[in-house]
Amino acid sequence: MSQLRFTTLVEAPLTVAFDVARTLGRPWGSPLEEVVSVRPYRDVHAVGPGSSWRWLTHSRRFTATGTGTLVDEQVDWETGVPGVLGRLLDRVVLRRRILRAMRSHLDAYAAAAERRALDVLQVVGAAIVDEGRVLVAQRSGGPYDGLWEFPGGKVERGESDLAALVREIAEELGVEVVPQTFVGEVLLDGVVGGGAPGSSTLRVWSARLGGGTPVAHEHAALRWVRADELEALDWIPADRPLLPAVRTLLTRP
Ligand SMILES: Nc1nc2c([nH]c(=O)n2[C@H]2C[C@H](O)[C@@H](COP(=O)(O)OP(=O)(O)OP(=O)(O)O)O2)c(=O)[nH]1
Repeated sequence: MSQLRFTTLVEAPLTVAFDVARTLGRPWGSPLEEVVSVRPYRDVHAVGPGSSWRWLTHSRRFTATGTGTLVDEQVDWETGVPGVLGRLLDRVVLRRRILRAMRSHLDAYAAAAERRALDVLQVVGAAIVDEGRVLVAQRSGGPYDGLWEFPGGKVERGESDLAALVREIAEELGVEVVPQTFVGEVLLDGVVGGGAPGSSTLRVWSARLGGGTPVAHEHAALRWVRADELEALDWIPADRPLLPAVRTLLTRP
């Protein structure tokens, strides 16, 4: 069995990285069949019967980072030609062909995903931490009225995520925050800002207060909560997958 691995950092949210990868397909002569698809985290395709490959599997894993989506790909194959001839064919022809095809495919893919990301509305949130507690905010009005969230909001066109975070917190809480580490990214399954359903994500950073006391200018209430109080809050459902990472922020020494 032979194998090649590829890693690409795409400046796009998880949903865009995944969807554009699906639209572009894969650079193989033979069509592949889907084996697994877990949007927007991973997919696996393999050649079906009747292909010139005896066996080929192409797996992709999409991971959120503070600078975009990391796409890890693995191609495993077998030529079906035994012995020295098979190994030669593999090394001299197939490996090079796969490398060439994947390199130009990945360049085109990264560029297409970055272009598409400009059209998808993003939301950023701050997990503001102080003395082992995180600041949570209760929404006032709209479909999530009364539910708890990380303060933040929509990124404006041309604005960086972190600039949006600092601006939104100043508007909503009247304080300056200093972003620290990337906490995670989750899928927003509804329509956000009139965009396509399921295309936007929420990206959360931890932050510390740069000074002042937060005041709820747009929320119904604010609360500082400890790690053991997080689960019991009535969160916007999309935020729940972030809670283990926030708990880690609050409990690490
Ligand atoms: N800020 C924030 N928004 C969240 C969270 N979870 C979640 O699903 N959302 C959704 C709710 C909204 O559909 C969208 C954010 O919209 P927003 O109304 O807070 O954004 P904004 O301040 O820029 O809004 P606007 O009033 O200026 O239009 O993301 C969260 O933890 N924090």
